[in-house]
Amino acid sequence: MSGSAAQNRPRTLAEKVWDDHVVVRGEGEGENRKPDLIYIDLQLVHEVTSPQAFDGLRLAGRPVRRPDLTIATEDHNVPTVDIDKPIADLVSRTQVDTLRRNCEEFGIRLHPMGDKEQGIVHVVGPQLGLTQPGMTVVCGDSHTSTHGAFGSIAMGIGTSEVEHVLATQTLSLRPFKTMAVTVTGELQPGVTSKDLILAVIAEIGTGGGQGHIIEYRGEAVEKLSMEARMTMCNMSIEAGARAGMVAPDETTFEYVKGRPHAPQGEDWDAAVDYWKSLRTDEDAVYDTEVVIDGSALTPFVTWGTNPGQGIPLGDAVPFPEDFGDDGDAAACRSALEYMDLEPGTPMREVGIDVVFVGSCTNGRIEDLRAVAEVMDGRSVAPGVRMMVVPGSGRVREQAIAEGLDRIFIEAGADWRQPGCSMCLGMNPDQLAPGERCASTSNRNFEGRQGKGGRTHLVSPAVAAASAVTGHLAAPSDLEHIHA
Ligand SMILES: CC(C)[C@@](O)(CC(=O)O)C(=O)O
Ligand code: SF4
Repeated sequence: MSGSAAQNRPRTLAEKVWDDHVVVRGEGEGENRKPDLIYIDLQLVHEVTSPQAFDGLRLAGRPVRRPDLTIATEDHNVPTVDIDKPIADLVSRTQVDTLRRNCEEFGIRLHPMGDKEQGIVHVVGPQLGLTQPGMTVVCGDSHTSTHGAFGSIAMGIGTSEVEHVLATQTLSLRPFKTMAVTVTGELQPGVTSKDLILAVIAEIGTGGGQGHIIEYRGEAVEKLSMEARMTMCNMSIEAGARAGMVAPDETTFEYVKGRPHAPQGEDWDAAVDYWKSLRTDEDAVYDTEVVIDGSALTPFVTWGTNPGQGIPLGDAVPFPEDFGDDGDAAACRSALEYMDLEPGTPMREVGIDVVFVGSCTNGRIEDLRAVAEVMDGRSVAPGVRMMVVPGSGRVREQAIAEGLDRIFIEAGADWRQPGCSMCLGMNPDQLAPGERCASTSNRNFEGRQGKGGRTHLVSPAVAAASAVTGHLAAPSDLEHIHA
């Protein structure tokens, strides 16, 4: 991507959105190009990465430049039970109280625990219609890439950049390269966008997208729902990319229409006219191209301690010697040791202790429906504990309206309040040392879900089937276990 002044040359979607946001173009070309000053349409804020940013404003005596383009929620540190009681953990309570004080002082809209608009920041933005095609969206959180599902440039930023955007509504950024990930064919029944993104990361590696904005294209992508597109874009960061995007289409417009902050009336018509222009030009050139056959994909699971260490559920734990260069072989050996897995073990024979359904990757209503479809009339296997955590108050409300909560509770799962929960060990929902979890989240690093916890990243459907069988499984394995 050059973000070049020559806007009449064929451009990719990312280049078009970028060019529409350049306030001042950096001098020079190519490697010597200085950063552009980019306008930011929306900043999302949560309690973990905002305290220092607000302190910086306070010290400089600066107000927030555009409070109306800023929204905050409590998600990482919040408990998912007893939310009407004071937060027990002192660090978490301090984080949340600090966010509340900062939002009060700087006039930022905050959705606190108990508010139906509260939830994980990357579930709340789209749900409110704040995330729209063609926008630039930032948050002090690497999974901001989620919002690229709408055809926006959505990036995680650091705390000093959070402060810069609060103060100026702009960011100094060097243009990124562009990568096309084209998914041909059609995803087979039982194969979801979570399986697709895990396969993409396994294919290109956790550094494959470094320095790029990925545009996901192809007939398999066009058939995905908005929630499925968000799942895929959410994990672009796990492939090293700064952002992931899908060109906006009728599926996108349908999702945004009528939401609380979506354009209305004539503004809506004008917005859709612009959004329809946000497509890569026929003869535009990407810096990198990857093609994946969507029809060949099967349910995917991770075996290791980074999202790139994944394989089809039907495969077996790899042997370190399967990896060519020593680096990967050593990484495999160390991961297997932490995960306590024997090379050659079929993934379907890996027993689990915990199932976590939730996170900004797979905590939306469509994800809960997929879990309920498998769990309905079935039970969580003896010895397994399952936690289902809605991504927001509205998702929780919708799930209750559809009776999904009853299915989870009757199956023996723990139905919770919204939050990041067991996605990361920053709140009471954690794994005990040595516990093994089938998790719908996006990171399986050592200790991610709690010290000594072992994480297998899976889709909601695989999580549900694993809860019923007590080992990693897909819904197709349940034929003999009748609902
Ligand atoms: C650690 C937490 C704040 C975070 O949300 C940070 C991030 O994604 O950048 C994560 O999921 O790792
Ligand atoms: S759900 Fe997990 S990945 Fe998403 S923002 Fe929260 S902690 Fe980060």
